[in-house]
Amino acid sequence: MDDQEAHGAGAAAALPPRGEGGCPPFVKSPQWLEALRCRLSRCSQGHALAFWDALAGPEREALARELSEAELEALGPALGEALGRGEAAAGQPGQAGQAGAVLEPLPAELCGSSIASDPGSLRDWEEHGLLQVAEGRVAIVLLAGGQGTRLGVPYPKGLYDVGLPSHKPLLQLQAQRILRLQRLAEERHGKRGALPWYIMTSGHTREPMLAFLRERGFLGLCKDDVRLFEQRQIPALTPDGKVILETRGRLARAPDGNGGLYRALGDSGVLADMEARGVRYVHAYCVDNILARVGDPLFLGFCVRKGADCGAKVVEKQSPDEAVGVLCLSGGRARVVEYTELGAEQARERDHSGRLRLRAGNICVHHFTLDFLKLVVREFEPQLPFHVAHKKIAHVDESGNRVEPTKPNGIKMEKFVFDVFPFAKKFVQFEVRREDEFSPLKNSDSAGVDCPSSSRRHQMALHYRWIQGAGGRIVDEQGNDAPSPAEESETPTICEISPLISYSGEGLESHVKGRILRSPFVLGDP
Ligand SMILES: O=c1ccn([C@@H]2O[C@H](COP(=O)(O)OP(=O)(O)OP(=O)(O)O)[C@@H](O)[C@H]2O)c(=O)[nH]1
Repeated sequence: MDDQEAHGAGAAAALPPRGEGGCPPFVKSPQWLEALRCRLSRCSQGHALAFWDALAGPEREALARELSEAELEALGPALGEALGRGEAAAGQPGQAGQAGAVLEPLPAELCGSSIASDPGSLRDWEEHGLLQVAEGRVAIVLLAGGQGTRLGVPYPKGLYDVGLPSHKPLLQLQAQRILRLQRLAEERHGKRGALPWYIMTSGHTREPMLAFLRERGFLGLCKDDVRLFEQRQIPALTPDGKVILETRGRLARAPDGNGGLYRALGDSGVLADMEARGVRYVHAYCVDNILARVGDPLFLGFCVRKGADCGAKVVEKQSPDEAVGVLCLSGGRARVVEYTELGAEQARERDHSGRLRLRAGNICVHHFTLDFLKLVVREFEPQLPFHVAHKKIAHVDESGNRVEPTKPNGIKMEKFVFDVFPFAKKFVQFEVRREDEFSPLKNSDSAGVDCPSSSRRHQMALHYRWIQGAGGRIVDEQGNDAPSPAEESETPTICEISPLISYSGEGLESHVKGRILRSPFVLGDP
C-alpha cells in the first residue's frame, strides 16, 4: 500500500528538477517563461498567467505544473467536438447524436437474467463465477473519483453512512461483501484466491479514503489486495474553451469522468499489476449503489460462459421518462444511450409484451476481460468522446477577487465508462431485479429520491425479504407482523444483516428459520 503514493496518474514528467532552496530553476529562467507564454498564446490561453507577476515561487511552480499537465492543445478541439455532438443530438431527437442510427434491444442470445433465466443455468453461472474467484482470476474495480456534488457532503461518498443500525459506511459494506464472496468461493471450490480491490480516486477523494482504510485496518481485507489509484483532473473551461482561474495561481479542475478509468488504469500501473497477478476478469462498479453485489459470481459466470469481452448489468426502466441511460445496439454495436439523447417517441415504444422496447437501464456494473481492457488502454482510449456538463465554477475576476457564480458559467468535461462498449467483440447484458441490486445515492434527503433515506430503506427491505425467504418472521413492538422497511411509517421496521453473514441471502436459515424476530433486528458481524 505504501507504494501507492508513487502511482498517481499523470505525473508531471516534463518538468525540470528543483534548484537550490527548493525553488525550481525554470521559474526563474526568462527563456522558459517565454516558451510557456508562447505555448499558451498559441492555444489562446494566455490569460492563465494574468497574475504570474504577483505569485510567490511555490505558487508559480504549482501553476506551471498544472499547465504542463493540462494537454491544453487538445482541450479546445475536444470541447468543440463535444458541443457539436450535443447540438446534433438536440437538433435531431431520437437520433442519439448519430444521424440515422436505429436503436435496437440486444438479441436474446446475448442476454441473461437473474429473474427469467432457468434455474439450471443460474446454478451453473454462479458456480463458474465462484470458480474464477477461487482461482484468483478476478479483480474488482471501484469507481470512486466522483465529486458527489448533488449529495453535497465535504467527504467522499464511499464514506457516507446512510443510517443503518450498524452505521457502516458504503465502503465498509462493499469490503465485507468482497470478504464474504471470497469465503463462498473457498467453501465451494476449496481454494482461497486473492480478490484484489482497485479503488479509483481523484484529487479530493483519495486522502480521506486512504486515511479511512488505514484507520479501519483495510476493513478486514488483506492490505496488499487493496490499492488506490488516481484518475486525472482536467481544467474546466468557459463555453468558448478558455481555462478558468479558480485562484490567481490555480486552475479550476475536475476529475475527467468515470471513463477516466481507462487512462488511469494504464498510467498508474494497475493494469500491469493485474496481469502480474494472473487476473483475467475485471468487475467494475460505482461507489454509490448500496445494493451493489460487488464481484457478483452469477454475472461473472454468465459473462465468462458466454465468452464475452465486455458486459453490463441492467434493470428494467420503470417509465419512458425515467432518467436512466439505456443499453442498446446501434449499427450492430452495443452502446448506452443517455435519456437526454433518446427521443420521446422512441422512449415510449413498447414491444409485443407491452414493456418498453428500449428498457435495459444501465446501472454501471460492468464486466471486462483483462485482454479487452488492455486493448482499450492501448488503442481505443483516445477515441473516447468527452461529454460536457454545464456547472457553476468559482473563479477570480480580472482584479483577482473571488467570484461565486449563481448560475452555470463553465463546463466540466468527462469521459464515460460505458463509451468503450462499441469496441467490444462480444457484448452481453444481464438483467437483475432493481429492488435487489440497485439503489443509487445521488442526492440529499431533501430530494426524496436516490438519497440516504431511500438507500437505507432499500437495503433494509432487501434484508427483510431475505429473512422471510429463510423462514424468519419479523414483528413489531406489539408482536404483529412488521411491514417491510420499504414502507414509510412513523415507526419503520428496522433490520440489517452483516454482509459477512450473507452475500445475497444465502446461509440465513440457521439464524432465523422458524424464529420470531423483533424489530429492530440486527445480525451483526460474526
Ligand atoms: O470523474 C468521475 C466521476 C464519477 N465517478 C464515479 O462514477 C459514479 C457515478 O458518478 P456520478 O456521475 O453520479 O457523479 P458523482 O458521484 O460525482 O455525483 P455528482 O457530482 O454528479 O452529484 C460514482 O461511483 C462516481 O464516484 C468517478 O469515479 N470519476
